[in-house]
Amino acid sequence: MTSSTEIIEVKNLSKYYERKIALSSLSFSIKKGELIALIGPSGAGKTTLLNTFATIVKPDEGRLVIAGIPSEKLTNRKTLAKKIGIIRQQFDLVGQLPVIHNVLSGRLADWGLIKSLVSLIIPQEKQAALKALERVGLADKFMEQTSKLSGGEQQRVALARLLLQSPEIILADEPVASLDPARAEDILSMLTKLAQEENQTLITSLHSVEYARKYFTRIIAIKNGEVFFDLPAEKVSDLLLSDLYQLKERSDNGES
Ligand SMILES: Nc1ncnc2c1ncn2[C@@H]1O[C@H](COP(=O)(O)OP(=O)(O)OP(=O)(O)O)[C@@H](O)[C@H]1O
Repeated sequence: MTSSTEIIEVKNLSKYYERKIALSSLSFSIKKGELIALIGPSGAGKTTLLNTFATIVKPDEGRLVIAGIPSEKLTNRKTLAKKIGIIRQQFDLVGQLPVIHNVLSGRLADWGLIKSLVSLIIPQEKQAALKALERVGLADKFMEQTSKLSGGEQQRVALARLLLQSPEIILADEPVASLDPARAEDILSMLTKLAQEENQTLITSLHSVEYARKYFTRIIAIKNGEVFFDLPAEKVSDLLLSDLYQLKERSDNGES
């Protein structure tokens, strides 16, 4: 029986692209409030896995249950927005609009068309948006044109939008790849802190093992579409990581 604290259940999940196996019979479960980093070499299947959680990619085999609902039944936009929020490397913001409108777009799935259109003239739920901006340290920039903000600030706007959406699960595909190390750490520490404060489940793909260890509680390593290891962050050894990325030194007799 599924425990009530399980928010995602993956059972024998597979995805094929023509003859290529992107995900190969994955099975694991994720509890509410876990902070999970997905790591692994390029092409391992991390994005495909996140996209199946986002219901953008349909698995070919197996079972995926999200917040008690089989993923194939998560078709209602409003329900999906309550369950899953997505944060991307490219931020997905409308650059020409003031910051506040981008933050309020976190509520669009919940609002009807009329309220959404009215909000473009008279921002609806402005107080909630300002509060979210305050939490990400951008309260003073709420009327600024979004495209004029720095990359790190734009990612914070995306975090404020996520606060307004308030999903149970946050999926982030390489959310800091385009930021310099200081901004990347800033965003990751904010993202993990907000997720913890809101008791949200966070699943992030990362190329940086260092960030995965520093900010996340559990690391799931994917290789060739399979789970290579699934461990608490503090149990991930350098040896496992060099196996994962095949960083082994050549041995004395020349064999790799
Ligand atoms: N739409 C697609 N059509 C065909 N093959 C695909 C498609 N999407 C992904 N693949 C293949 O599936 C495998 C897994 O890709 P995926 O993007 O999930 O890996 P990844 O771990 O996210 O890689 P990266 O770290 O480089 O982003 C790769 O071999 C990729 O080429």
